[in-house]
Amino acid sequence: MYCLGLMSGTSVDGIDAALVKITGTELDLKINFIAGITHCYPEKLRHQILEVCAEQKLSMTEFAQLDEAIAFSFVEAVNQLKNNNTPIELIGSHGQTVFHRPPEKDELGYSLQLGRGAIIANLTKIPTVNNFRVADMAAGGQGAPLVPKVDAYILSHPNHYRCVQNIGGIGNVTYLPPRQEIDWENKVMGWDTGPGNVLIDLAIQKLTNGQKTYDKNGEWAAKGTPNQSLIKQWLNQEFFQKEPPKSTGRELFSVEFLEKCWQESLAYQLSEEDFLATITDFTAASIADSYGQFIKQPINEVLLCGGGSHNLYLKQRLKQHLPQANILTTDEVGMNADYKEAIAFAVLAYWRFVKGVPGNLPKVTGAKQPMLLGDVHLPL
Ligand SMILES: Nc1ncnc2c1ncn2[C@@H]1O[C@H](COP(=O)(O)OP(=O)(O)OP(=O)(O)O)[C@@H](O)[C@H]1O
Ligand SMILES: CC(=O)N[C@H]1[C@@H]2OC[C@@H](O2)[C@@H](O)[C@@H]1O[C@H](C)C(=O)O
Repeated sequence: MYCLGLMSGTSVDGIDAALVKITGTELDLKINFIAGITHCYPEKLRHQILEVCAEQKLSMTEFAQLDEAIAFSFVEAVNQLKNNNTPIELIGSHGQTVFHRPPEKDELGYSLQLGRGAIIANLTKIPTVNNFRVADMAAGGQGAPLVPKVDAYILSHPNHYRCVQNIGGIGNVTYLPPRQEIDWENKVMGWDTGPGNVLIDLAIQKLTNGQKTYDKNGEWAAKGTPNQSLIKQWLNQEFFQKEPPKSTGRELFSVEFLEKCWQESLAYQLSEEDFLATITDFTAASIADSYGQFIKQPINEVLLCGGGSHNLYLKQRLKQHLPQANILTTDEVGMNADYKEAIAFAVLAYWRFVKGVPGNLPKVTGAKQPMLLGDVHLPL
């Protein structure tokens, strides 16, 4: 079946759209990548989304307009890929996260993704599944990460211990024991590791007065030296000690978080490149530190994906923190690293709409049970 996955993540850099052919179900799941594009949000809309993520208040009228504007942008992303000769039979649309509150003790979590599925289905004339996180959260789960079950069936190895590390705005990992291990599916783990590119991007914007949005290939940070005392201090944050299930977002790793890091760095009189190197190495250390805390096996391979996999300095620091592991990108094992998360939402939609298979892993999200994920919208 030809399915299109749509994802816009916590970097808010644009909508990733990936067209794939999917066959099989779980152990026999097969994905053929056909085409992918990134559709940038209009600058005004991107700015508005970032403000709302930073808790800017909206009237209900403004909220409705924002929800619709995001849906229309998602439709434009579909149209950009539609020119391809392949017929698109199903869309899985993650939407745009604007708020994420993980569950606390007896309180359910709440996560909000904008970009109405019904509009996407009607304007594209293609059945669309969206709103993937709510069912898991209603069952007591974090609603994230949801990609680990897809990773398990497309990236597990017969005899290697693997971590699949997505470095988007936020970072998240899927730990995959080898398939030959007894009961391997039940041993899959996953959680949000903390900042991905979010603090690096915020630091670049601060240092360039908004002229630049990211550190291309990590070139600027690579000129500096990370300050290990600051990194140790920042790793004391409660989120990093918390055992999985755990998820996070721009609510915690925010402009205020970056500003606190900046203020604390002043005592060390760091140069701009040293500050960037410190923020980048902190990101790498938070990933490696969480493996050390929660994974008992030595990891053979770390497979990177998401925009941060292009940050060569971040990759180099990760290698430094995980000397025993081979650090690769998912491209190197045949899975497109830029579009993997969008592809995963195509698979989640396919499991929901075609196969009637749950998409969450309760051990990962903390939900009481496996759930069918997503709302189905049929076109008029
Ligand atoms: N060449 C590059 N060098 C350094 N960083 C890069 C490069 N290309 C992309 N990035 C980083 O990747 C980010 C976008 O990553 P991605 O598209 O995976 O994020 P996302 O969709 O928001 O992810 P998620 O939903 O997983 O949070 C950019 O904001 C930028 O920081
Ligand atoms: C609430 C939300 O949008 N979470 C995203 C975000 O981006 C990375 C990390 O935080 C992950 O938990 C999740 O996305 C991935 C695709 C997931 O659900 O697996």
